[in-house]
Amino acid sequence: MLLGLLRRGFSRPHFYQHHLNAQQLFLGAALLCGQTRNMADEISLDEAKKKAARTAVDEWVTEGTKILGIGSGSTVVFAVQRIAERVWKDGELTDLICVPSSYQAQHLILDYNLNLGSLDRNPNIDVAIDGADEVDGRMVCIKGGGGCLLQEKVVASCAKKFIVVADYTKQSTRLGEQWCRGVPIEVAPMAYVPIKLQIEAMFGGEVSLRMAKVKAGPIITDNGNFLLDWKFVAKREYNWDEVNRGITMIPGVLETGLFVNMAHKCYFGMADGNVKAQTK
Ligand SMILES: O=C(CO)[C@H](O)[C@H](O)COP(=O)(O)O
Repeated sequence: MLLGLLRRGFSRPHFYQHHLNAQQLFLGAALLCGQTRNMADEISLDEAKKKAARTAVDEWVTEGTKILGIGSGSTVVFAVQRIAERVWKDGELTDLICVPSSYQAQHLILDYNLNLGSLDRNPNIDVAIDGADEVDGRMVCIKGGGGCLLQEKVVASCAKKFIVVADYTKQSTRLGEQWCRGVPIEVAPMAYVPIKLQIEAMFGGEVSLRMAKVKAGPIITDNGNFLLDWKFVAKREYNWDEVNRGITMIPGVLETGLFVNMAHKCYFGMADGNVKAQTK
């Protein structure tokens, strides 16, 4: 059953865009991590994402918010749904312009009939809302599990406030506690082998090229690049700011999924139905 769910969940061409079933994603992640959870946890995961996303939207998107950055992933879908509800049901936020951080985000904005902006026209973003794969105690985030980290980081960097929404499985004290698939890194295709070797030599661990599920060969990002996943040494003390800078300096690296000193506030939907907010 797990394999069937996984196959259905990940083989859709734009599975995020089609409001992916979070349960499928979670089961996939659990399977990859070699973890299992009981059905009660699995069922509450979607609800947890929804609560976090709606809370963040209601606290951060006001009539004073003119330009909003829209992140990628399954949790962000709930944020966009809440924004659309406020626009189309409550008649609020009618002038709000949404700047996407991926193909998925762009089509989410279009699907919900929101005003689509771009960094060309709207480079000064008031608030950006995005998901994360893991957030540590210092609010360093790993992002890019869905492969959209480059545009996500650019959009987040243009925002006055970067707000993260996630379910409780993303919260940890140190990176690697929850997210076992490593730090995603977007690279120029011709440079992926030397980049892999350099990262392993500089910081240890193991770097792999992310392969596509239904296409032969590697995943190609929205920007036409390859993705590496760096499984760092879980027990090693890393200075993530230095690591991020070090990796970014390697020629051919476009961006890393390490978001250091970027998140202003994180909202975690908890298993008990509450939303926990984290600031630095
Ligand atoms: O960085 C991302 C995509 O590249 C996502 O924000 C991250 O993977 C979290 O996704 P989800 O909300 O589905 O858990």
